[in-house]
Formats: sequence, C-alpha cells, structure tokens
Amino acid sequence: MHHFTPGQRWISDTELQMGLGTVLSVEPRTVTLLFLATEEVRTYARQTAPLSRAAFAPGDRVQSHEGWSLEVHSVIERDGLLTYRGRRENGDEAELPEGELDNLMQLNRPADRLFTGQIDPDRWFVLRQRTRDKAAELASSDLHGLTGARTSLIPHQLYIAHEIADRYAPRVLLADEVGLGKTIEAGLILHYQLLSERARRVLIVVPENLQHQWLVEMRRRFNLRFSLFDEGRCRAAEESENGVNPFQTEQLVLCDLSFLAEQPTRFEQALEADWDLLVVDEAHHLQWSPNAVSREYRCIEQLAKRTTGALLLTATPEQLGKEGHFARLRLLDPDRFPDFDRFVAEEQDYEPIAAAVGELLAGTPLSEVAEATLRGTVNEGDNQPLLDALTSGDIGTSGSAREELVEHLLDRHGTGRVLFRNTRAAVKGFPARQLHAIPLPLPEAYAETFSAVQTTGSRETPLLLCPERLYQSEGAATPWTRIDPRVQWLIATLKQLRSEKVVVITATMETAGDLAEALRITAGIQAALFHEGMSLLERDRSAAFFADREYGSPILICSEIGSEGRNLQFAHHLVLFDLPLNPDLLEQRIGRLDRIGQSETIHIHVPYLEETPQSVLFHWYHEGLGAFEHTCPTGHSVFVQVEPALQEALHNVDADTESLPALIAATRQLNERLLDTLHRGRDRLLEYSSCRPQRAEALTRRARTDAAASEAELLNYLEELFDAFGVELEEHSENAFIIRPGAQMQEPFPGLPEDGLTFTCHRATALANEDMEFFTWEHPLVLRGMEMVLSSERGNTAITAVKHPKITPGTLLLEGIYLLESASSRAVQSGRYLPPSRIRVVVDPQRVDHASELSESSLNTNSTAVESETAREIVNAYRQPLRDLLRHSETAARRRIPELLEQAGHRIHQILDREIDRMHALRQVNPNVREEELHYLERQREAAEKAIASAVLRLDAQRVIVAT
Ligand SMILES: Nc1ncnc2c1ncn2[C@@H]1O[C@H](COP(=O)(O)OP(=O)(O)OP(=O)(O)O)[C@@H](O)[C@H]1O
Repeated sequence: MHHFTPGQRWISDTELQMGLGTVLSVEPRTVTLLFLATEEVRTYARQTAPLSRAAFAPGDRVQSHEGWSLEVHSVIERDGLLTYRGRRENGDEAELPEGELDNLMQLNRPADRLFTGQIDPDRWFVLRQRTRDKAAELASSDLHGLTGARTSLIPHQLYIAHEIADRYAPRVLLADEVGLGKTIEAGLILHYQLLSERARRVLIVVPENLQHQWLVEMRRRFNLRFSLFDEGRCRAAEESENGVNPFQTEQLVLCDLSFLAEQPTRFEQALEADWDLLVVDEAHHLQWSPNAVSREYRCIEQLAKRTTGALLLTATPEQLGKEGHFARLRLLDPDRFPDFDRFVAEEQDYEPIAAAVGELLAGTPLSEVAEATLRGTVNEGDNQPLLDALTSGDIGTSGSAREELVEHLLDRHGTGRVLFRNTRAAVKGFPARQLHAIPLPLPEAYAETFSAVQTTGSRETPLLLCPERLYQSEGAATPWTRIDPRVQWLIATLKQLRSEKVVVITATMETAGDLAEALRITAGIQAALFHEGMSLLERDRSAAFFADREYGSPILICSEIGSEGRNLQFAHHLVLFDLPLNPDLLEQRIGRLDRIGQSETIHIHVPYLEETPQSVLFHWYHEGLGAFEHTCPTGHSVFVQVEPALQEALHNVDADTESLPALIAATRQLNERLLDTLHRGRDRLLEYSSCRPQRAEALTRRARTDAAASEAELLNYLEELFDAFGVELEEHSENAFIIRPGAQMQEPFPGLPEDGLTFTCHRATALANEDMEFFTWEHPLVLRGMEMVLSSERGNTAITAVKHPKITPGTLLLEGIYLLESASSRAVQSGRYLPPSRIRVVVDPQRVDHASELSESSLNTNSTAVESETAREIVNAYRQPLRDLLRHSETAARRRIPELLEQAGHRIHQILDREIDRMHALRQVNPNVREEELHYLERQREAAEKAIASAVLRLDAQRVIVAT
C-alpha cells in the first residue's frame, strides 16, 4: 500500500490529463486528493489507488506554478514532503517545495524508462497504440453507451435513447405503450450517462414486485450492478459504519416506492444522498389531484426537485386522468407546466401544427391551410427562409427545407422534448390478438348475490365483477370454486392447452389463491402463484417456476400485481378470470404477453357469467372500445366520460334491455371521435416527435454496421489483450469462447473469475445465451482491460529492428507517440472535441519526419523482435543520439498542435453553437427548454474552449527503430 501524507503530489495513472494532485486527507482506508487543474476532488481506496508519486530526481527539470523552472540538483525530504533544490533558467539557485509545483506538470516517464533500460516487448507497444486509438474513437462516438448492451438494436428505442442520453441532466417521461421497451430505453440512457460520466449516482424507484426484475435487467443487459435497498440493508450499513447515510454507501441504488413513502427517516436519507439521476418506474402510481396529493407523489416530487436528471416511466400516463398526467409532467418541469388549464388549452393548438407536419412529411404540395399555419410560425426566427425555399418550387432546396421545417415544428410545439410515446401502430410488427369469449351460465347461488348488491352504490362494483368475493369471508358455507362455472371451464381449458404456457390474471390475491388450490385438488394441476401476500422471494421463485421451459409449471395465476411490468411474452395464452373496471389496467394485463419478443398470436380468453355485470363489462370493452384485440389509447378518457352510465348498467343488468346497446353505441362513437381528435392533434405530434422514422432507421443502420464491424475488431483486439496479460483463450462453440487465468498471468485480470468465463461478441448468440457474457466495447471487463493497458507504463518504451525499403540499413529512428490532452473534468467533455488524439512522429537524425511513409502497419509487419539484452546495449551505446532524437521528435510533434487545436475549436463550434442556436430559437416558442439547459450549454462551450486552450503535449510512448 502507498504511504500518503497530506501535501504530497501524486498523479492519477488512469487520468494523467488531470495533472498533479495534492493529498488533502488520509483516512484509514481512503485517501482524498485535490486536482487543481480540473478542480476535482477524488477519493480512492488506499489499497488500490491508481496513483503514482510525482517524485523527481537530480537531472530532471521541474516547473513551478509561477511559471519558472528549475533543474534539480538535489532533493530533500522532510516529514514525507519533498523540496527540490537546483538552478533556475536565470542561473539563480532556488528551492521549490513540491506543493508549489505546476499543477499541469507532466512526468516524462517513457524517456526515463528508456534510459534506465526498462524496455518492453514490441507487442506491448503495438497493443498500447491500438488501445489508445480505440479509446479515442470511443470517446468521440455518439453511439458509445447505446449499442453495447445485450439488446436487439430496435429503431424506436435507439432513437429515443439517442435523443435523450446526450442531454445535460435529462428530465423526461418515457411513455411508450405497454411492452415496447421503456425499461430498455431507460437502461440505455442510464448506461450512456454513466459511461460518459454525465451521471455517477443513480436512484431507481420501482413498485416492490418489480425490484428484482429491474435488478436482473440492469445486470444482465447493461452490466449495471444496482444494490437493492430495504430496511435490512440500511440497518446493516449503519451498523458497519456509525452515522453513515446508507444511501451514500453505493452509487447505484434501487428501492421500492412504498419503502420510501412509508419510512420517513429512510426517505430523508435518500433525499440527502445527492443523486445525479432519478428513475421512477410505473409512475402512474404517483397519484395527484388538486385536492389530494398522494404520499408517493410528494416523495418523488421532493426527490425530483433535488436531482438534476429524472426519468419517469409509465405506459398509461393518463390512467389516473389528465390531471395526473399533467402532475407528472410538472414533476419534470414545474416552470413549463405551472397550470393545468393552460396545459389543456395548449392542446387545442396542436391540431393545425400536426396537420402541417403531416403534409410536410407526406411530400405533397402544401394546402392553403397548412401554408397559413406555417406562416404563423415565422416569428420563431428561422422559418421564413425555409418557407420561401419550399414555396419557390425549387426541387433542389425544397426537400431539405421541408425536413428542416418539420424539425423546427416538432422541436418547438407540443410536449416533444419532455414526453416520448411510441405506439404499437407506429412501431408495427406486433403479432395479432385473438379473443375467445366464453359466456357461462349464472349459477343459482350467485344470482342471489347479484340481486342483493345490484341496487347498492358504485362502491359495491367489485363485488358485482367478482362475485366470489362474498364467499371468501370466513365461515362461508360452500367454497365458491365449487359453485363458479369459470373454475370448471378453466380446468377443462388448461387440460386442452396442456402443452402451452397460460397466464391467468384475477383481481385479488384471495381469488388467485383459491384458484390455485382448486386446480391442485380437483385436477392435480400445480400452478405457479404470484400475489402480494407472498414474499418477494416467493414471488420471484414462482415467476421463475413458470418461466422454466422444462420443469416449470405451465400455468401462472396472478393477482393484479402480476399485471404490471412483468415479462411473460414467452406465453401465448392469457385468461382474464375477471375484468378490471379501468381500461388502462386491462391494457396492462394484456401487455404482459403483448410485448416485444412475443412471437405468436396472443389468445385472450375471457370467461364471463351471462346476464351479469361481468357480461355488461365484457360487451362494453369488446363492442364499445374494441379493447381486447387492439390497444385502446382513448380507453381511459372514454371511461371517465361514460362512467356514470356504465355504473348504472352494471348495477341494473336486466332493468331495461335497451340501455346497454345504447351505452355501447355511445361509447363506440365517443371512442371514434376521441381517436380521431387525438390522431389529428396531440398524438400525431407526439408520434412524430417520439420517433422520426428516417432518422431512427439511419441511426439503427449505423449502429448495426458499427456493431458488426466492432465484433470482428473486438475479437481480434481481445486475443492480443488476453495474450499480453496471460489470460488463456479457447473456443467454446460457434461464436463463443472461454477465458481463464493462465499459468503466465502475473496480476489478476479485473472481472475475470478464477474459474474463467464464457463469452461471445456476437449479439444474436448473446441474446440466445444469457449465461454467456456479451463482450462489446462497452463491457466492463473490456473497458477495464483497456484501462489497464493505458494506465500502466507497459508498452511505452520499445525497440524494434525493421527491414524497410525506405530506410537505409544502420539508421536509428525514433517513433514518438504524443498526446495532446486538455486538463478538464469529464463533465466539460473536452474529450468530445479534442479526443485524446495521438500525434505520431518518426524522426531520423536529420530531423525529417517519416510518419506518413513509415505507417504503423508497415513498420509492424516488417519488424523483428530485439532481445532485451541487445535492446539495453543499443540504448547504452546511443544515449546522446537518442536524446537528440527525442528532442527532434517533440519539436516535430509540437508543429502539429495548432492544426489539432483548430480542429477541436471547429468541433466545439460545430456541435455547441448549433445546439445553442437551436435552444434559443426553441425558447421563443417552446418554454419546454429549460433556462438551466441553455446556460449549461453556454458554460460548456466556454469551459471547453478554455480547456482546449490549455491543452498540453505529453510523450506517451516511444519506440526506437533500428533499420537493418
Ligand atoms: N431491444 C430489445 N432487445 C431485447 N429485448 C427487448 C428489447 N426491448 C424490449 N425487450 C424485451 O421486451 C419486453 C418489454 O420491454 P420492457 O420491459 O422494457 O417494456 P416496458 O415498456 O417497460 O413494459 P411495461 O409497460 O410492461 O412496463 C421485455 O421482456 C424486454 O426484455
């Protein structure tokens, strides 16, 4: 372990560009350093800190923070701190305590190593360069973080993730229809933000029964290891360290909403824990109305206020009404959504804009109405010239003008930047749903029940829809499962569908439990059970029992909690043992099977008792809304409007035979009207902005091409990497390999278990074999391997013999690899504009740079290894010529700096100026753009320019070339 003393100067091996750090404090297990050049404070575990002591020796030249330099003659150590004595440039004798060293001073380690004979095998040099190149390429790629997860590359998801992930502190509502991949989208955004260090601390809040699924999805798809926080975990953290805030002991935390809502102390701790990103799944649970704000809503509201980024997920944003929807948007941006009435009024204006966008996209000549709408937008600043180009009839310019106008309109109108919603209709390619309606006779015993409760108020509706409930109270004489014909029907149907997986959903856990029991006793069927009365572990076991293809149960019986979030698309049969009153809940239930990955027609079985409220509801859903065979985006709005009449019909089944057909007809009409309005207005705009198909397709094509090229490249790289570190690699099966620690391995390879692991770089293989690791350029083991190469000194000094037609035998050349690095924090992302770009020079004694004719590949293919003993002899024999070559190479490298800085400046302007201009235009019409976001971009531009102006050149590696 290193010995640290406050005031000492150290350098980060993994982030050399941060310059010299100063030890601030030393704790028993940690050490904290301040890197003044980037104004960052970092705390490391002492045992494993990737730090090297910045200690200089006589003969070195050191630089003071005042700008003068000193040639060191002697070094004095006092209480662990060094003071350098020597001569300044002006000839004065001077002393320089290490605390006064220039923060950006670089260590010339490769040269030191060369002259002290620490020369590496040539393959290490080659590996180092390859790694360096790749790291630079990844740092500047907009796809890095979005394509390496174990997911199929699906256009609407990639589009959303790409739109959002790169934003500063994104605050959005992901509201794709059920099962289209909101979790995946959130995972992609998280992954991108974490990889690019835009976010470090993330809190995910989900309903209790989805905790495990989220943990598993984040781990197996994105390699993100979240820690599950419950009371036990919090207590354990407090016991192991007195006074600690448990939520601060981990960076990635997942917990359950009711835990936070019900435990004020824990909630306060979570609130204090300083998150960068908050993710809330099933956000429709956050109930809000002007008169009643739920505890859950209040919790998330406070967390969202304190956290810069927030992703809310819900498939049914309006499940609890438009007000609730507005309230959730308000959580994301209270300034933009201050007032519910204004929000509703704004929606009225979307229709003409949506119509104009539709015409622009269709490519047809503009109607007068659309043209007038577009003319109404010229005050936004930049639409007039586009409109002129469009109406001029010039084919050459009108196409791109159309495209740009669409962009402007979508950017500036509607909820486009805050809300994303993809629908099945837009995404396409989903299998059909087939309804099997099963009317069953009403048993005598139930008939009494109905007449007893029919005339009572709407509070009794659940009893009407689930009459068995009356028989579930203690002391009921007959078990309802013997009376209810749905049970016999279920048994018969399950027997028929013997080889199929069947999901049965029912409203309550009591009914679910009774059903499972009845199946077991009457028919010997062992069903998996899933309800809120079971522990989390029991539920997860049950879900796994059902999912197991070979030994599992073919039947899963869930209470309503099973209708949210779970992935059951491997089943094709769904039994709705009863029907929920809320259309969104019905959609959630069907969504368990109707989700991405469903490969067959979904059979929806609905048994209902004839001439009862059950049959009323069935007909209302089926004939009024068509909700079984299609998703029904308007379901909730229709329900709200017809609820009194529907309740009436449920409570008076046989009062008047005319009223139900009338209700159904009215429902159908209303539904059609609402669908039409939505289609023309709000939803149209939302659809256009949630996924612009051409862009999404182009992005996906690029991602797929990149991924395909990466696969072969990565495999080839990994062979070299593993070979260099002594990791053994062998074939496992087609596209799959095994790696394990080899006999030659000198240090542990991070992430590689003792007994090895199986991996594939092939996406389809990874998707089909979840037990294999999916290695991509984003996988932690690959990234840590690359970091190991770059943070170690290995490969920064080599000697090689080259036979090359362009070099006279006997010539000594020096290949120098320099890095031009800006000392900025990663938040400034100067790397995006000035990727840690290499400057490669190959100088001869006449100071001529041969870099272009002696390319790396031509040198690598023509080189032969030089024995280490011979290498040392060469260095000893040619010390002075080599020192001269080093000087020349640095001069040659410096000549290239202006060009690189210019390119970086250009890149800053290209990316940020455009973005800032766009934001300004947007704010004219769409206050969705937060002031904060705009300022962030402006600050970013300033900081990036500053960082780049202070970029320094550093020798990263050198290779002596002896021509033979
Ligand atoms: N890109 C993808 N690659 C592989 N599987 C995917 C992909 N997208 C979605 N899936 C699978 O499809 C199913 C639905 O995805 P997900 O759970 O993210 O949807 P959701 O919109 O969050 O669903 P819900 O509305 O039910 O919460 C999941 O089983 C998920 O693993």
